[in-house]
Amino acid sequence: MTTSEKRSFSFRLRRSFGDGGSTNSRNSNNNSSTCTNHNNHHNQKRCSTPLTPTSTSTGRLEVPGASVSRRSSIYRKPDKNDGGQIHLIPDVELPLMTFADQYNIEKTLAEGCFAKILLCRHRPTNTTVVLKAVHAELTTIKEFQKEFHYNYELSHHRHILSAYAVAFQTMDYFVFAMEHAPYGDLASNIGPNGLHETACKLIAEQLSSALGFMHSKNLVHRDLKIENVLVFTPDFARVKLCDFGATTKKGLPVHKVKHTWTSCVPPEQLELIKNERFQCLPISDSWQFGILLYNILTGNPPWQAADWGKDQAYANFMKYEQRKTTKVPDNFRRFSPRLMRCFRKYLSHDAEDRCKITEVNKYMKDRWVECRISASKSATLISPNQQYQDSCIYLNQREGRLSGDENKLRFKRMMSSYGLDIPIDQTMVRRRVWDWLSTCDANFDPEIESLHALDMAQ
Ligand SMILES: Nc1ncnc2c1ncn2[C@@H]1O[C@H](COP(=O)(O)OP(=O)(O)OP(=O)(O)O)[C@@H](O)[C@H]1O
Repeated sequence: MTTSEKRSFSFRLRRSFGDGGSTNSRNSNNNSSTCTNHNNHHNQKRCSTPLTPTSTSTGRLEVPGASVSRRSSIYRKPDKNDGGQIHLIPDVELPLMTFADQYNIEKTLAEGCFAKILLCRHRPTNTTVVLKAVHAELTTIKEFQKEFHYNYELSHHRHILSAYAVAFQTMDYFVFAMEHAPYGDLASNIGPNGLHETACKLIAEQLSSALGFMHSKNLVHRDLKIENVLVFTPDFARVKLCDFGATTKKGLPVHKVKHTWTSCVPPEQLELIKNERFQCLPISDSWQFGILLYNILTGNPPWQAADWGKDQAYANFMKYEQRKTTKVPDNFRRFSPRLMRCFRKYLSHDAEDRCKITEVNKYMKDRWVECRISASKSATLISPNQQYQDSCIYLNQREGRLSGDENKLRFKRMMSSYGLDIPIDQTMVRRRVWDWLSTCDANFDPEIESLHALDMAQ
C-alpha cells in the first residue's frame, strides 16, 4: 500500500506489538445478499440455539470441520445458480453477556473503527480464542450474522480461518469467536522487499485454493488484501484467509467495499460514481489476487490506483497488458515471462478477460523472479537451498569461483596490460559497487547476506 494510503488510515488503526493488522474497514453495503429462511431445518436448529461457548453438546468450543458431517450444507452440491444452503443466513439469537462472564482478555491484537480483535482465554474450556468484536452501533445485526455465518460455514476449508460456533452480544459489540493465528497477518510478515519466491508460491497456492472453494459456492470474498491473510507457520506453509465482512453471493448488486486500499480496487469499480451499484462477480477476487501476488513478491502494490489517466505505473502496465507495447513496465522487470503471462491474466483491465482464481496453479513449476537482488528477512526464514536463487547470490557465486586473491591478481594484470598499474582504493571500489547495486534496483536490501560476503571478499 502506498504511503499516502497508509497515512490516511493511520488515525484509526492501532496494532499491538506487530501482531495485528488493520481493522480499518467494514463493508456496510451488501446486505442484499442476506437471506433468511425460517422454514429451513438447519436454520431453525441454529436459530433456536444461542451460540454461546457453553452451548455445544460436548461442552467444548467447536469448529465445524471436526464436528459437522460432510453431508452438512456446505458439502452439498450447489444448485446451478446457487451455492446451496450456504446462502441461507439464519437469524442467530445472540445472548447478551459481558466479556468478563467467560473470557479473560489477554491482548488487543488489532483495533479499528469497526471492530476489535481480542486475544482471549475462554475460562470454562481453558481455550485460547480470538474474539472479533464488531461495534454494534456501526453495523447491523444482519451484517454481523452474515459475516459470522459465512466464516463459520467456510471454516471447513483448510485455508480459511476457523470460526467457532460461538456468537454473543455485549452492550456495545456483536462478537464471534475464531482460532488464533500466532504469526498475525501477511502485512506484518512482509519485509520492504517482499518475500522469497518459494514463500510466495506457497501462499498463492493456499489462497487460490481457499478462494476457489468460495467461488465454487458462488461466494465472492471482495476484500482480499495482505491484512486479510493470517499466518500460522513462519515458513508460510500454513496461511488462512479471513474477514468475510464483505463476502457476497455472486451476481447480487453491491456497492464498492468501503475503506479498502485503492490499489486493491479493480479498474471497473474505480470508474463507478458514488453509490452506484454493480454486479458482484468472482473476477474482482481475481484482480485482488493479482495485486496481492505482486505485493508479496515485492513488498508494495504495483500502483496506487488502477486509473490509467492518473497513475503512470498503471498506464504503463495497461499498455503492456493490452499488447500496445512489448516493453515490460519497469516495476515488473524482475519477473519471468511466464509470471508476466500470469499477471496479464489476473490484472487484465477488461474484467471479462480476467482468469479464474485458480489459474496461478499452472505456473507453480515455473521460475517467477529473474533478476531479483533482494530478499526480505522473512524470506530468509525459508532459507532456500537452490542455487542462483537471485542475481545477487548468483553474482556472488560467480565471484566465488575464483578466490579473492586470484581475482585481485587478474584485475591487476588486466590493468597493467592497459598501462594502468595504480594501487586500488578498496573503500572506493566498495562504495562504487554499493552505489551501482542500489541504482540497479530501488528495492536493494543492504542487509542481504551474500552482499556482505562480497564485501568481505574484497
Ligand atoms: N484470528 C486471528 N488471529 C490473529 N490475528 C487476527 C485474527 N483475526 C484478525 N486478526 C488481525 O486483525 C486484523 C483485522 O481483522 P479483520 O480483517 O477480521 O477485521 P476488520 O475490522 O473486518 O478489518 P478490515 O475490514 O479492515 O479488513 C487482521 O488484519 C489481523 O491482523
